[in-house]
Amino acid sequence: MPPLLLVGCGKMGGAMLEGWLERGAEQVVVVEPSSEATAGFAGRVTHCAAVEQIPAGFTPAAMVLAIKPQQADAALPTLSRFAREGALAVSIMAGKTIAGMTGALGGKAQVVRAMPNTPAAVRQGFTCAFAGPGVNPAQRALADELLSAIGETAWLEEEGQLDAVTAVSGGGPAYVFLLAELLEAAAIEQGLPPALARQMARRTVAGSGALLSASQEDAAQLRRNVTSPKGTTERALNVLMAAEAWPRLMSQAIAAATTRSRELAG
Ligand SMILES: NC(=O)C1=CN([C@@H]2O[C@H](COP(=O)(O)OP(=O)(O)OC[C@H]3O[C@@H](n4cnc5c(N)ncnc54)[C@H](OP(=O)(O)O)[C@@H]3O)[C@@H](O)[C@H]2O)C=CC1
Ligand SMILES: O=C(O)[C@@H]1CCC=N1
Repeated sequence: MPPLLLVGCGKMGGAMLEGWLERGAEQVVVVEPSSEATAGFAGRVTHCAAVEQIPAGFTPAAMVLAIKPQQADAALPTLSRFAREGALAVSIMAGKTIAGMTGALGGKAQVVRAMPNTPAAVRQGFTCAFAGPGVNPAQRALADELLSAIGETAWLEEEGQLDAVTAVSGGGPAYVFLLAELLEAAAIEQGLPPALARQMARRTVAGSGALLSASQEDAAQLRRNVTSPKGTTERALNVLMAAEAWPRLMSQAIAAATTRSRELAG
């Protein structure tokens, strides 16, 4: 891998960095104010607490922007010297548009905007990406290499699709973890011991994910495979699948997150 600049080494930046190092990246400069966040990478990357500390003459082939959207306005102008001709910027920030980022970086950047998710931490992420104006095939291939180091990547035809992607797969792991939390609480409510409740909720969600991943069948068919006619699951699904229950709530939740992604653009 060519020299890389990572800006922001929190939950997502750190997961991506681990993936690149695993794939053999040798020259990575990480800008991150918290030395705690980069402690696990000591000796493997060059850590700078601020942009001003980046070694003079360092010319990364790509910089990856993994700071929060609210931190972008202050940070991006300080990075303009790395947005030279031929250098790629990959942003994973929710909402932030390519036009806005290109302007903030001084107008010379070629930007790929991407939305990964936290299963990246175990290289099981799913990322959607969109290549902005002027991104050439070699830059797109580099972006694909960086993103695919943490899981599967799909390329989009329209930047606007990223708002819904952010709501569905970007935030999706949170909804699945909420399901595990609620299953655990409901198990305890039914009188099961807390340790067993926790184990069964985690294993049920993880095992179902593994089955979904390994199977060619639709999720709906996998659901039907659990649901014996006039059995126990049918009773539960009558509650969850009522029109005003999960179908409506999921639709409202995804719409709310999509709207929030659009708001973050500004
Ligand atoms: N978490 C997720 O599930 C996903 C997040 N994203 C996107 O990834 C981005 C990062 O999210 P996440 O990893 O969760 O956030 P984190 O807060 O964990 O990571 C961001 C890191 O950047 C640091 N930082 C702040 N300002 C600067 C700066 N000027 N230069 C360098 N580093 C800086 C922060 O330090 P400090 O805490 O001190 O401010 C923090 O350690 C966001 O834009 C988010 O939209 C995308 C997909 C999924
Ligand atoms: O909640 C957020 O804004 C980020 C984007 C997707 C997941 N986390």
